[in-house]
Formats: sequence, C-alpha cells, structure tokens
Amino acid sequence: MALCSAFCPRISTNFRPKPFSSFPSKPLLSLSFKVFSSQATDASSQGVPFADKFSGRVGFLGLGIMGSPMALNLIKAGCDVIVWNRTKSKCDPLISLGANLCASSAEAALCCYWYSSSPEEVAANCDVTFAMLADPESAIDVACGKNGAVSGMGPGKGYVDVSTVDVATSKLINEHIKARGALFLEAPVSGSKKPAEDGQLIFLTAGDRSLYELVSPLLDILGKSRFYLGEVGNGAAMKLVVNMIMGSMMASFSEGILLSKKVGLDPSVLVEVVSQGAISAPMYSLKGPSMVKSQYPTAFPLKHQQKDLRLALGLAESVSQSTPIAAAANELYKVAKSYGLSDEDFSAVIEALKAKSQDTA
Ligand SMILES: NC(=O)C1=CN([C@@H]2O[C@H](COP(=O)(O)OP(=O)(O)OC[C@H]3O[C@@H](n4cnc5c(N)ncnc54)[C@H](OP(=O)(O)O)[C@@H]3O)[C@@H](O)[C@H]2O)C=CC1
Ligand SMILES: O=CCCC(=O)O
Repeated sequence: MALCSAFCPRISTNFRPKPFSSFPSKPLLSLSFKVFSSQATDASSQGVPFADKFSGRVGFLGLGIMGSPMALNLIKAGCDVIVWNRTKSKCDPLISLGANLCASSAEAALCCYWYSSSPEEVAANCDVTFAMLADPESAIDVACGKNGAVSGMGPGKGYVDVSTVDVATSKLINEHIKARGALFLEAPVSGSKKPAEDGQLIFLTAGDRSLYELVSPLLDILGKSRFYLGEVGNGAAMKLVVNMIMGSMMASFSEGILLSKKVGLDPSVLVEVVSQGAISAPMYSLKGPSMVKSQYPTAFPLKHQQKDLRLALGLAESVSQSTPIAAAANELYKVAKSYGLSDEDFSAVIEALKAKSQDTA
C-alpha cells in the first residue's frame, strides 16, 4: 500500500467509492497483478527508490481517443491529475466529468483536476507524467520541443510515454529525460478505445525498472496486464510487431469478406464461421459485422495503423528481416489514406480493396 499512498495519499487511507455511474468495477489501487508475465514483478517489492518523494500528482499529455479515457480512469480512481492537450477544447468533457466526480465538498477533498497550459508546466507540477500522443513527431515535440515536458522534468520525477513510436524516438526521449536527472519508461499499449475505457489495456514497458515499479499501481488502474521488457526500445519494438501482425490480419480479413460476397456467399455468415474456427480473433468478431455494413466507427484510426506498419517495416529493415505481407498491407493502408479514410477506423481499409476491384473490373 505504500506505493499507492505515494500517488494518491488522500484516497489510499480513506478511500470510499464515489457516486459515479460508470465507476470502474474492478478494485481500485490494488497492488495485485491481474495477469502475471514471466518478466513482470510484484509492485509491492522492496526498495523502490523515489517512492517517498512522490506526492502523488499525475500529469497526462494528449487527450485523444486513448488518452481521454485513460486520464479519466486515473481521475475516477482518485488520483490528482493535471492534463494538457494541444487542442484545449478536448479537455472540456474531462473537466465536466471531473467536476461531477467532485460535486460535493466531501468528494472534492478526494479528487482534484486541473488543466495546465504547457507540457512543461504539467511535468513541473507532477511527479509522474504520462504522454499519449499520435506519432513519433508529436511525441518528440511534446517531450523535447519548446515548453516541452523535458523542461519541467528533474530528479525524482518520471516520464511514462504510452504512445506508439519507433525505437529511435523512444531512445531519443529517454536521453532527454535522463539528461534532466529524471526517470523514463516507455509503455505503449495493446488494446483500443473500449479496453482503455474499461481499464483493460496491456502495457508493454521498458526502461527504468524503478519507475516501472513505482507506477505499477497506476498501470493496474489503466490495464489488465503489464510486461516489463528490459531496455528502452524493447517496448516500442514489441508494440510495432504486434501491430504489424494486426494490420496484415485486417487486410487479409477484408479480402476474405469481399471475395465471399463476390462468389455469392453471405459475408455475415463468413464472419460467423471465422469466429468459430482456429483463426477466430476478437478483432474479427468485433469489427466484422460493421465492416459487412460498410460502417467503420473509429476506435483505432486508420492513419495510426498505417503509421505503425510504416514503423514496423523500418524496424524489420534495420535487422534485414523480410516482411513482404506487411509491406503489401502497408500499401493498402496508404491507398485507403489517399481516399480520405485516415480518420476512419482501420477496418475501413476494406474500402481500398473495393475501389481497387472497380479499377480492375
Ligand atoms: N486508438 C487506438 O485504438 C490505439 C492507439 N494507440 C496509439 O496511441 C497513440 C494515440 O492514439 P489515439 O488516442 O487513438 O490518437 P488520436 O489521434 O485520437 O489522438 C492523438 C493525440 O495526439 C495529439 N497530437 C497530435 N499531433 C500533435 C502535435 N503535433 N503536437 C501535440 N499534440 C499532438 C492530439 O492532439 P489534438 O487533440 O490537438 O489533435 C491528440 O491528443 C498513437 O500513437 C496510437 O498509435 C495505441 C493503442 C490503441
Ligand atoms: O495500436 C492499436 C492497437 C489496437 C488494439 O490492440 O486493439
């Protein structure tokens, strides 16, 4: 419990559930692991440095599809959260929800919420700062740019980058954070919008072990499992490999749906058949029914899937690993982007194949 006290001192000793309808059902601030990995360790282990120096304030930079529900879950768990987003209006829903959580004076004593004007200000006022940004460029800019988080970092502070970026980007940010005497953890996530809302993400972490152990109670609020993978870059690499597989799977699934239709089969039945066999995947069952109806409600933007394929191909090239399937899938996502589908869900890649079929008819 010592680590929880470090982050959320007011609630860890006096915690009572708040009257909020969508309050997470799982126990809050539990130190126990929900899923163990061979590389994970118990967060309650002894000797975690800096624990006594953390007052418990958490920063969150980037309130997009993923960042907003993650920050909200920290607020709901009773953490003091300070947020920043490039487009300030995206903070408003969180402010409203934060205000609801703190509706009574008793509640206000348990939960605080602030907006901050720059990443630097957030980092300067927080013990640990999370970043959930679109791509390598924005991750570097928010961390290392003018008024970036690095400027607010110092000894005793930690930076946890949960964005999906490439190895070089993560290492660069790590170097800048380290130069300020602070700790760095990369922690990209598997799991999309709904798992983020439900606190069911999977963290792929690497970097400073002591920071990993210190923030584990927070990762456990946000996720269902966490892996510690060693040196900086391993988390980014693992995430890119996973998303490379995912991008190819979705492209292949799209081909199957369209082929089934062309030969007179009902694609909805195909989705059902796939769901019962050895190739079943939650992704197919989740996205298939809406893909059949040409609907693509955005959970994971197509532009980010293409970014991840691009970065995975770079990773493969760096070690001379052949990845022809992923390369073909990447081309398809690029076509989909050229059709204006960047902000649709990545399952909209099927539209690129529809257009290609018309081209060749
Ligand atoms: N959606 C998903 O299912 C998943 C996404 N991811 C990864 O998480 C990260 C975030 O994804 P998601 O939330 O979906 O993406 P969104 O596009 O919804 O959000 C991106 C965030 O990055 C900010 N941003 C973009 N460019 C800049 C910039 N130049 N300077 C400052 N801030 C910037 C945006 O700010 P603004 O609001 O001002 O545009 C926004 O806060 C990505 O790396 C993605 O690959 C990982 C797992 C799942
Ligand atoms: O990066 C996005 C991952 C989406 C998912 O894991 O469902």
